[in-house]
Amino acid sequence: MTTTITITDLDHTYPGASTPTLRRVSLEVPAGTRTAVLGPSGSGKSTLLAIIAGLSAPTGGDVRLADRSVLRQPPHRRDLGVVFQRPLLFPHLTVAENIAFGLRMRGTDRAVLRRRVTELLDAVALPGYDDRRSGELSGGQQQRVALARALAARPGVLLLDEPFSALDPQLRGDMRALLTDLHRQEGTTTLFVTHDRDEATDVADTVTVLLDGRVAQHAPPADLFRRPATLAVARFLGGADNAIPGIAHPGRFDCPLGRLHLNTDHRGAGLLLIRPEAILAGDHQGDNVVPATITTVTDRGTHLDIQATSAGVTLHLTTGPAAPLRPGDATPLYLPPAHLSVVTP
Ligand SMILES: Nc1ncnc2c1ncn2[C@@H]1O[C@H](COP(=O)(O)OP(=O)(O)OP(=O)(O)O)[C@@H](O)[C@H]1O
Repeated sequence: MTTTITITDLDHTYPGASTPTLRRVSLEVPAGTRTAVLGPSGSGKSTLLAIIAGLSAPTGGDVRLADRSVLRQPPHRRDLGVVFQRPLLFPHLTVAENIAFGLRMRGTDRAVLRRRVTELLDAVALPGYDDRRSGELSGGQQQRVALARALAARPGVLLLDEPFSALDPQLRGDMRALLTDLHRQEGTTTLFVTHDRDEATDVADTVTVLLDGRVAQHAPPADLFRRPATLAVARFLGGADNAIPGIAHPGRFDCPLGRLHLNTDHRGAGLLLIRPEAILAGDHQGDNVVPATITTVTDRGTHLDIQATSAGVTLHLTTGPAAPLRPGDATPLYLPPAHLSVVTP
Protein backbone atom coordinates (compact mmCIF):
# COMPACT_ATOMS: atom_id res chain seq x y z
CA MET A 1 0.00 0.00 0.00
CA THR A 2 1.49 3.32 -0.99
CA THR A 3 0.39 6.67 0.29
CA THR A 4 -0.02 10.21 -1.03
CA ILE A 5 1.87 12.87 0.94
CA THR A 6 0.06 16.22 1.06
CA ILE A 7 1.75 19.19 2.69
CA THR A 8 -0.26 22.38 2.98
CA ASP A 9 0.93 25.87 3.94
CA LEU A 10 3.57 24.57 6.28
CA ASP A 11 5.28 27.23 8.40
CA HIS A 12 8.09 26.68 10.83
CA THR A 13 10.07 29.04 13.04
CA TYR A 14 12.56 27.59 15.53
CA PRO A 15 12.11 28.88 19.12
CA GLY A 16 14.07 32.10 19.52
CA ALA A 17 14.76 32.45 15.77
CA SER A 18 13.99 35.83 14.20
CA THR A 19 13.11 34.44 10.75
CA PRO A 20 11.03 31.43 9.71
CA THR A 21 12.77 28.32 8.37
CA LEU A 22 9.73 27.24 6.32
CA ARG A 23 7.22 29.65 4.77
CA ARG A 24 3.88 28.39 3.47
CA VAL A 25 5.38 25.25 1.95
CA SER A 26 2.81 23.27 -0.05
CA LEU A 27 3.66 20.10 -1.89
CA GLU A 28 2.00 16.87 -2.96
CA VAL A 29 3.76 13.57 -3.64
CA PRO A 30 1.20 11.28 -5.32
CA ALA A 31 1.09 7.66 -4.16
CA GLY A 32 3.89 5.55 -5.63
CA THR A 33 5.88 8.49 -7.05
CA ARG A 34 9.23 10.01 -6.10
CA THR A 35 9.89 13.67 -5.35
CA ALA A 36 13.26 15.20 -4.55
CA VAL A 37 13.41 18.33 -2.40
CA LEU A 38 16.45 20.17 -3.71
CA GLY A 39 17.93 23.23 -2.07
CA PRO A 40 21.16 24.77 -0.79
CA SER A 41 22.39 24.29 2.76
CA GLY A 42 20.10 26.03 5.24
CA SER A 43 17.08 26.21 2.91
CA GLY A 44 14.97 24.15 5.33
CA LYS A 45 15.05 20.69 3.71
CA SER A 46 15.87 18.70 6.86
CA THR A 47 13.34 20.69 8.87
CA LEU A 48 10.63 19.80 6.32
CA LEU A 49 11.54 16.12 6.45
CA ALA A 50 11.67 16.12 10.28
CA ILE A 51 8.16 17.59 10.40
CA ILE A 52 6.77 14.94 8.03
CA ALA A 53 8.52 12.25 10.08
CA GLY A 54 7.02 13.62 13.32
CA LEU A 55 10.39 14.53 14.85
CA SER A 56 9.48 18.20 14.92
CA ALA A 57 6.13 20.06 15.07
CA PRO A 58 5.38 22.89 12.62
CA THR A 59 4.20 26.33 13.74
CA GLY A 60 1.47 26.26 11.06
CA GLY A 61 0.00 24.23 8.24
CA ASP A 62 -0.78 20.55 7.84
CA VAL A 63 0.84 17.23 6.83
CA ARG A 64 -1.54 14.60 5.49
CA LEU A 65 -0.67 11.00 4.68
CA ALA A 66 -3.32 9.13 2.67
CA ASP A 67 -5.56 12.16 3.21
CA ARG A 68 -5.42 12.04 7.01
CA SER A 69 -3.67 14.69 9.09
CA VAL A 70 -0.80 13.08 11.00
CA LEU A 71 0.34 16.07 13.05
CA ARG A 72 -1.06 14.57 16.24
CA GLN A 73 0.42 11.14 15.59
CA PRO A 74 3.80 10.17 17.06
CA PRO A 75 6.53 9.13 14.54
CA HIS A 76 6.03 5.37 15.01
CA ARG A 77 2.32 5.65 14.09
CA ARG A 78 2.90 7.49 10.81
CA ASP A 79 3.49 4.47 8.54
CA LEU A 80 6.80 5.72 7.20
CA GLY A 81 10.44 4.62 6.92
CA VAL A 82 13.26 7.12 7.31
CA VAL A 83 16.92 7.02 6.25
CA PHE A 84 19.32 9.74 7.37
CA GLN A 85 22.84 10.66 6.23
CA ARG A 86 24.26 8.28 8.88
CA PRO A 87 22.88 4.71 8.91
CA LEU A 88 22.26 4.70 12.72
CA LEU A 89 22.29 0.90 12.93
CA PHE A 90 22.63 -1.02 16.19
CA PRO A 91 26.32 -2.10 15.95
CA HIS A 92 25.95 -5.07 18.34
CA LEU A 93 23.08 -6.58 16.34
CA THR A 94 23.46 -8.60 13.16
CA VAL A 95 22.37 -7.27 9.79
CA ALA A 96 19.23 -9.47 9.88
CA GLU A 97 18.38 -8.33 13.44
CA ASN A 98 18.78 -4.68 12.43
CA ILE A 99 16.47 -5.08 9.43
CA ALA A 100 13.91 -7.09 11.40
CA PHE A 101 13.97 -4.85 14.49
CA GLY A 102 10.75 -2.95 13.78
CA LEU A 103 8.90 -6.02 12.55
CA ARG A 104 9.90 -7.98 15.66
CA MET A 105 8.61 -5.18 17.91
CA ARG A 106 5.25 -5.56 16.16
CA GLY A 107 5.24 -9.29 16.91
CA THR A 108 5.54 -10.36 13.26
CA ASP A 109 5.59 -14.13 12.70
CA ARG A 110 9.20 -15.45 12.59
CA ALA A 111 8.85 -17.18 9.22
CA VAL A 112 7.32 -14.06 7.63
CA LEU A 113 10.05 -11.97 9.18
CA ARG A 114 12.83 -14.23 7.86
CA ARG A 115 11.33 -14.21 4.34
CA ARG A 116 11.13 -10.40 4.33
CA VAL A 117 14.76 -10.03 5.52
CA THR A 118 15.99 -12.40 2.78
CA GLU A 119 13.93 -10.56 0.16
CA LEU A 120 15.31 -7.18 1.23
CA LEU A 121 18.92 -8.35 1.48
CA ASP A 122 18.60 -9.53 -2.14
CA ALA A 123 17.03 -6.22 -3.12
CA VAL A 124 19.88 -4.18 -1.60
CA ALA A 125 22.50 -6.52 -3.12
CA LEU A 126 23.67 -7.97 0.21
CA PRO A 127 22.50 -11.59 -0.10
CA GLY A 128 23.88 -13.86 2.64
CA TYR A 129 24.88 -10.95 4.93
CA ASP A 130 22.23 -11.92 7.54
CA ASP A 131 24.63 -12.89 10.32
CA ARG A 132 27.29 -10.20 9.87
CA ARG A 133 27.56 -7.58 12.64
CA SER A 134 26.51 -4.27 11.19
CA GLY A 135 29.58 -2.61 12.77
CA GLU A 136 31.78 -4.72 10.46
CA LEU A 137 30.26 -3.32 7.26
CA SER A 138 31.52 -0.50 5.04
CA GLY A 139 29.65 2.83 5.02
CA GLY A 140 27.90 1.99 1.74
CA GLN A 141 26.87 -1.46 2.99
CA GLN A 142 25.54 0.01 6.24
CA GLN A 143 23.46 2.52 4.29
CA ARG A 144 22.00 -0.33 2.21
CA VAL A 145 21.05 -2.12 5.44
CA ALA A 146 19.46 1.14 6.67
CA LEU A 147 17.40 1.26 3.45
CA ALA A 148 16.31 -2.35 3.93
CA ARG A 149 15.39 -1.61 7.56
CA ALA A 150 13.34 1.43 6.55
CA LEU A 151 11.37 -0.64 4.05
CA ALA A 152 10.99 -3.78 6.17
CA ALA A 153 7.46 -3.06 7.40
CA ARG A 154 6.32 -2.01 3.89
CA PRO A 155 5.65 1.59 4.93
CA GLY A 156 3.43 3.77 2.76
CA VAL A 157 6.14 6.45 2.64
CA LEU A 158 9.95 6.46 2.48
CA LEU A 159 11.74 9.63 3.63
CA LEU A 160 15.42 10.05 2.79
CA ASP A 161 17.56 12.91 4.15
CA GLU A 162 20.83 13.20 2.17
CA PRO A 163 21.26 9.42 2.52
CA PHE A 164 24.30 9.14 0.26
CA SER A 165 26.18 12.34 1.00
CA ALA A 166 28.74 10.63 3.26
CA LEU A 167 29.68 8.14 0.49
CA ASP A 168 32.29 8.58 -2.24
CA PRO A 169 31.10 9.70 -5.71
CA GLN A 170 31.33 6.28 -7.42
CA LEU A 171 29.36 4.63 -4.63
CA ARG A 172 26.76 7.40 -4.68
CA GLY A 173 26.02 6.58 -8.32
CA ASP A 174 25.60 2.90 -7.45
CA MET A 175 23.28 3.77 -4.56
CA ARG A 176 21.06 5.94 -6.78
CA ALA A 177 20.68 3.03 -9.21
CA LEU A 178 19.91 0.70 -6.31
CA LEU A 179 17.28 3.10 -4.99
CA THR A 180 15.62 3.19 -8.41
CA ASP A 181 15.55 -0.63 -8.53
CA LEU A 182 14.13 -0.75 -4.99
CA HIS A 183 11.42 1.71 -5.97
CA ARG A 184 10.50 -0.40 -8.98
CA GLN A 185 10.19 -3.40 -6.67
CA GLU A 186 8.48 -1.84 -3.65
CA GLY A 187 6.68 1.16 -5.22
CA THR A 188 6.89 3.18 -1.99
CA THR A 189 6.01 6.92 -2.19
CA THR A 190 9.40 8.58 -1.73
CA LEU A 191 10.54 12.03 -0.60
CA PHE A 192 14.29 12.51 -1.05
CA VAL A 193 16.10 15.53 0.39
CA THR A 194 19.35 16.61 -1.25
CA HIS A 195 21.49 19.64 -2.14
CA ASP A 196 22.94 17.79 -5.18
CA ARG A 197 21.10 18.57 -8.41
CA ASP A 198 22.38 15.47 -10.26
CA GLU A 199 21.18 13.29 -7.42
CA ALA A 200 17.78 14.99 -7.38
CA THR A 201 17.22 14.53 -11.10
CA ASP A 202 18.48 10.92 -10.97
CA VAL A 203 16.26 9.65 -8.16
CA ALA A 204 13.00 11.54 -8.68
CA ASP A 205 10.14 12.03 -11.18
CA THR A 206 9.57 15.53 -9.80
CA VAL A 207 11.87 18.02 -8.16
CA THR A 208 10.77 20.67 -5.66
CA VAL A 209 13.30 23.48 -5.35
CA LEU A 210 13.35 24.94 -1.85
CA LEU A 211 15.03 28.34 -1.54
CA ASP A 212 15.09 30.25 1.72
CA GLY A 213 12.27 28.12 3.16
CA ARG A 214 9.93 28.63 0.20
CA VAL A 215 8.96 26.38 -2.69
CA ALA A 216 10.55 28.17 -5.65
CA GLN A 217 9.57 25.61 -8.30
CA HIS A 218 8.02 22.18 -8.60
CA ALA A 219 8.67 20.45 -11.94
CA PRO A 220 9.96 17.35 -13.72
CA PRO A 221 13.79 17.44 -13.91
CA ALA A 222 14.08 18.40 -17.60
CA ASP A 223 11.59 21.29 -17.24
CA LEU A 224 13.48 22.61 -14.28
CA PHE A 225 16.64 23.07 -16.32
CA ARG A 226 14.86 24.27 -19.47
CA ARG A 227 12.42 26.59 -17.75
CA PRO A 228 13.60 27.79 -14.35
CA ALA A 229 10.75 29.76 -12.76
CA THR A 230 12.92 32.54 -11.36
CA LEU A 231 16.41 33.94 -11.70
CA ALA A 232 17.21 32.54 -8.23
CA VAL A 233 16.28 29.01 -9.36
CA ALA A 234 18.37 29.43 -12.54
CA ARG A 235 21.35 30.62 -10.47
CA PHE A 236 21.02 27.70 -8.05
CA LEU A 237 20.87 25.24 -10.97
CA GLY A 238 23.89 26.85 -12.67
CA GLY A 239 21.79 28.13 -15.57
CA ALA A 240 22.15 31.91 -15.28
CA ASP A 241 25.36 32.35 -17.33
CA ASN A 242 23.30 33.71 -20.22
CA ALA A 243 20.74 36.25 -18.92
CA ILE A 244 19.87 38.77 -21.64
CA PRO A 245 17.61 41.73 -20.85
CA GLY A 246 14.77 42.58 -23.24
CA ILE A 247 11.02 42.80 -23.68
CA ALA A 248 8.88 39.66 -23.81
CA HIS A 249 5.69 39.24 -25.84
CA PRO A 250 3.76 35.98 -26.14
CA GLY A 251 5.88 33.77 -28.40
CA ARG A 252 8.78 36.19 -28.88
CA PHE A 253 11.47 38.21 -27.12
CA ASP A 254 12.97 41.47 -28.39
CA CYS A 255 16.53 42.11 -27.23
CA PRO A 256 19.88 43.34 -28.60
CA LEU A 257 20.28 39.98 -30.40
CA GLY A 258 17.12 40.77 -32.40
CA ARG A 259 13.69 39.16 -32.30
CA LEU A 260 13.90 35.64 -30.89
CA HIS A 261 11.06 33.13 -31.02
CA LEU A 262 10.19 31.06 -27.99
CA ASN A 263 7.35 29.11 -26.41
CA THR A 264 6.38 31.27 -23.44
CA ASP A 265 3.53 33.65 -22.64
CA HIS A 266 5.66 36.02 -20.58
CA ARG A 267 4.94 39.75 -21.16
CA GLY A 268 6.99 42.83 -20.35
CA ALA A 269 10.57 43.43 -19.26
CA GLY A 270 12.39 40.17 -18.66
CA LEU A 271 15.64 38.28 -18.75
CA LEU A 272 16.06 35.66 -21.46
CA LEU A 273 17.81 32.53 -20.15
CA ILE A 274 19.52 29.79 -22.14
CA ARG A 275 21.95 27.23 -20.76
CA PRO A 276 25.42 27.16 -22.36
CA GLU A 277 24.92 23.51 -23.41
CA ALA A 278 21.79 24.42 -25.40
CA ILE A 279 23.44 26.93 -27.78
CA LEU A 280 24.60 25.34 -31.03
CA ALA A 281 27.48 26.80 -33.05
CA GLY A 282 27.38 26.49 -36.86
CA ASP A 283 24.95 26.93 -39.74
CA HIS A 284 21.29 26.34 -39.03
CA GLN A 285 18.16 27.01 -41.08
CA GLY A 286 15.30 29.12 -39.70
CA ASP A 287 14.72 31.47 -36.77
CA ASN A 288 16.86 32.25 -33.75
CA VAL A 289 20.20 32.23 -35.56
CA VAL A 290 22.49 35.13 -34.59
CA PRO A 291 25.88 36.06 -36.05
CA ALA A 292 28.67 35.92 -33.45
CA THR A 293 32.41 36.19 -33.00
CA ILE A 294 34.27 33.80 -30.74
CA THR A 295 36.26 35.67 -28.09
CA THR A 296 37.68 32.93 -25.83
CA VAL A 297 37.97 29.14 -25.99
CA THR A 298 38.92 27.17 -22.87
CA ASP A 299 39.72 23.50 -23.43
CA ARG A 300 38.42 21.55 -20.39
CA GLY A 301 39.46 18.18 -21.84
CA THR A 302 35.91 16.78 -21.94
CA HIS A 303 34.41 19.89 -23.60
CA LEU A 304 35.20 23.44 -24.72
CA ASP A 305 33.94 26.45 -22.73
CA ILE A 306 33.43 29.24 -25.22
CA GLN A 307 32.58 32.92 -24.97
CA ALA A 308 31.26 34.73 -28.01
CA THR A 309 29.84 38.20 -28.65
CA SER A 310 26.85 39.10 -30.75
CA ALA A 311 25.50 42.68 -31.01
CA GLY A 312 27.46 43.58 -27.90
CA VAL A 313 26.01 40.67 -25.87
CA THR A 314 28.39 38.08 -24.38
CA LEU A 315 27.13 34.53 -24.82
CA HIS A 316 28.52 31.48 -23.02
CA LEU A 317 28.33 28.11 -24.74
CA THR A 318 29.94 24.68 -24.56
CA THR A 319 30.79 22.30 -27.40
CA GLY A 320 32.41 18.90 -27.80
CA PRO A 321 36.21 18.90 -27.32
CA ALA A 322 36.93 18.51 -31.06
CA ALA A 323 34.92 21.52 -32.29
CA PRO A 324 37.15 23.55 -34.69
CA LEU A 325 36.50 26.92 -33.04
CA ARG A 326 39.21 29.52 -32.35
CA PRO A 327 39.15 33.04 -30.88
CA GLY A 328 38.40 35.53 -33.68
CA ASP A 329 36.27 33.04 -35.71
CA ALA A 330 32.94 34.30 -36.99
CA THR A 331 30.15 31.73 -36.55
CA PRO A 332 26.36 31.69 -36.48
CA LEU A 333 24.85 30.57 -33.16
CA TYR A 334 21.46 28.84 -32.96
CA LEU A 335 19.34 29.42 -29.85
CA PRO A 336 16.67 26.65 -29.94
CA PRO A 337 13.22 28.00 -28.92
CA ALA A 338 12.52 25.00 -26.66
CA HIS A 339 15.55 25.93 -24.55
CA LEU A 340 14.73 29.62 -24.13
CA SER A 341 12.91 30.84 -21.05
CA VAL A 342 12.11 34.27 -19.65
CA VAL A 343 12.19 35.28 -16.00
CA THR A 344 11.42 38.53 -14.24
CA PRO A 345 14.66 40.45 -13.56
N1 LIG B 1 17.21 22.88 16.09
C1 LIG B 1 17.34 24.08 15.51
N2 LIG B 1 17.24 25.23 16.21
C2 LIG B 1 17.36 26.43 15.64
N3 LIG B 1 17.59 26.61 14.31
C3 LIG B 1 17.72 25.50 13.55
C4 LIG B 1 17.60 24.18 14.10
N4 LIG B 1 17.78 23.27 13.10
C5 LIG B 1 17.97 24.00 11.98
N5 LIG B 1 17.94 25.33 12.24
C6 LIG B 1 18.09 26.41 11.26
O1 LIG B 1 17.07 26.31 10.28
C7 LIG B 1 17.58 26.59 8.99
C8 LIG B 1 17.29 25.42 8.06
O2 LIG B 1 18.00 24.27 8.52
P1 LIG B 1 17.82 22.85 7.82
O3 LIG B 1 18.78 21.90 8.50
O4 LIG B 1 16.38 22.49 7.78
O5 LIG B 1 18.31 23.19 6.34
P2 LIG B 1 18.87 22.21 5.23
O6 LIG B 1 18.39 22.77 3.94
O7 LIG B 1 18.52 20.80 5.54
O8 LIG B 1 20.42 22.44 5.35
P3 LIG B 1 21.63 21.34 5.29
O9 LIG B 1 21.65 20.83 3.89
O10 LIG B 1 22.83 22.16 5.65
O11 LIG B 1 21.29 20.31 6.31
C9 LIG B 1 19.05 26.89 9.16
O12 LIG B 1 19.21 28.29 9.20
C10 LIG B 1 19.38 26.29 10.50
O13 LIG B 1 20.44 26.98 11.13
